[in-house]
Amino acid sequence: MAVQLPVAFLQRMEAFLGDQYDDFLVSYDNPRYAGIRVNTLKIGVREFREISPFELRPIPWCDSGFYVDESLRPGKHPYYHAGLYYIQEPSAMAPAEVLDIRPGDRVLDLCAAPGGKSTQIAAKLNGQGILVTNDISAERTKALAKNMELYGVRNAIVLNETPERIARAFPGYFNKILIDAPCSGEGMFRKDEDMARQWERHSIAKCTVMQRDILRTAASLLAPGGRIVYSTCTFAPEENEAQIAAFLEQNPAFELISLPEGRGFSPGRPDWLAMLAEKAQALPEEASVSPSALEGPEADATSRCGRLWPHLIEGEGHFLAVLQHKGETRPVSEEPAGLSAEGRSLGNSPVSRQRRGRNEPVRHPGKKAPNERELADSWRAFASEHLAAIPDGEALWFGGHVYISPVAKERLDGLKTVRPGWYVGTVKNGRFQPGHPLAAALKADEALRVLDLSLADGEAIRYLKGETLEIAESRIRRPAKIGAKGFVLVTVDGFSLGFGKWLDGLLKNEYPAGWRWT
Ligand SMILES: C[S@@+](CC[C@H](N)C(=O)[O-])C[C@H]1O[C@@H](n2cnc3c(N)ncnc32)[C@H](O)[C@@H]1O
Repeated sequence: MAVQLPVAFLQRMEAFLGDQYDDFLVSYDNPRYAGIRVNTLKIGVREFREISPFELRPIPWCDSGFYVDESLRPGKHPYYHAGLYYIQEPSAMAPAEVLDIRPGDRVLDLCAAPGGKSTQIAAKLNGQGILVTNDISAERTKALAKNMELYGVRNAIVLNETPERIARAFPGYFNKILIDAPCSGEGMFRKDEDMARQWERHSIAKCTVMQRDILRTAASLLAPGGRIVYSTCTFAPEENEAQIAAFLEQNPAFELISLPEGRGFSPGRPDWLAMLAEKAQALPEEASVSPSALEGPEADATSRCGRLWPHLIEGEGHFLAVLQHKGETRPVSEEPAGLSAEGRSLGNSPVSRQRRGRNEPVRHPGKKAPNERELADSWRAFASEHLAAIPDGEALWFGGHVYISPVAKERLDGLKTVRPGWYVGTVKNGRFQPGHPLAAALKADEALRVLDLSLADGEAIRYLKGETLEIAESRIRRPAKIGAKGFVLVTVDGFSLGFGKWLDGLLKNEYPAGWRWT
């Protein structure tokens, strides 16, 4: 066996799996599966299949997901830099699928970094509604923010908060919540040997307490009639069915929804809860899973949860539960509690100055924020000179940058906000300087000046490496009467890569240094 599995883990699995154990064990001799998921914010699934550089085989539980040959290095292709697909472990594509996202939803991804499932949710929202994507790890939110930008997401807010603090700012606000919970990671041992080595450290007991707290808080963030999907990448029933049974016992307003058939999901294992109940102290007291939750009707209901097994499907181990609130849905107010119309306006109103979060003044204490008018004027002037239309949404000044946010700024006061919305640029000396995320989210027909590079002659890769390119004026596609000089949206086969600044036959490269092709 290629992976060194912890002995205590194997003993547990043998006891739980019985006669399926041998097949389970053999799956560790098989190679792991690699997947990509088409980013439908940028390209349709059918369209991508027509231009895909890789052979694609559908993943049964995700319509935009495909198995690919990992040795073809999908991360090393200009289409990856254009955000056309996300590289994702196939089983990890399941939770966002069963959350049943509709454009216009208000979605919270509580444990989101590095953002695989958030990019999937954003694609399903298709630019409508709100995605609040959060992770407790400041370091990991950097990758989360970058992924939101690479995949051209316009309606997401990135937070670095505890669930409890988000619940104070957004009580009962969301109609869809994903909890991709921190867990002991048993399902990922084949993909990531480090997880196997760290199994004891991420002890099951410790994880159950975190999971219990996150689930509890999520219930207070959900609007009546909303849905929570709870997922883990572990087999341990203490972290899976037991959490769900305890949650249902304490929250009778929720019910478990069965997973769709024919997509590879195996049922949850209430019988394993009975096995836990037999063992004294199977769960730590702090996890507050009562013995009755392991044996009552809530335990029986966990057969409606889903499991993805490495010996039964092509992917790693995963657990899923769909918790539906039985209440009737009703509209949720966009306005934070107690906020006047004056407070809602952005910029430097006295109300917003007083209410500013701890994040904003700390980040750029020396910078003088332009007033609301200057900000709006410079963004509009840039947009009218460079874009076919001004994108919807109000511009706000935050930490020295201009964003278009899907929520009133005051909603974020006091929260550690990594990105309050779509970063469109900054204002320096009264002039607007566009940001890379603006370019990444634009479609070619939204920019007035476009330079299309092709894969064939290597120009796209030279651009991605940060080189200055010699470009004849005639190659800058633009409406008649508009000069070529200025910011140009650079595309590969029509899909945006970033900005360049064209002047006198040269394209100055604006592709961010940290993102370059190496
Ligand atoms: C399984 S990973 C998430 C993977 C992510 N959903 C994706 O698809 O890319 C779990 C994440 O939970 C975060 N986390 C741990 N405890 C948390 C808490 N109390 N609140 C929010 N996030 C937490 C971890 O930092 C980690 O990034």
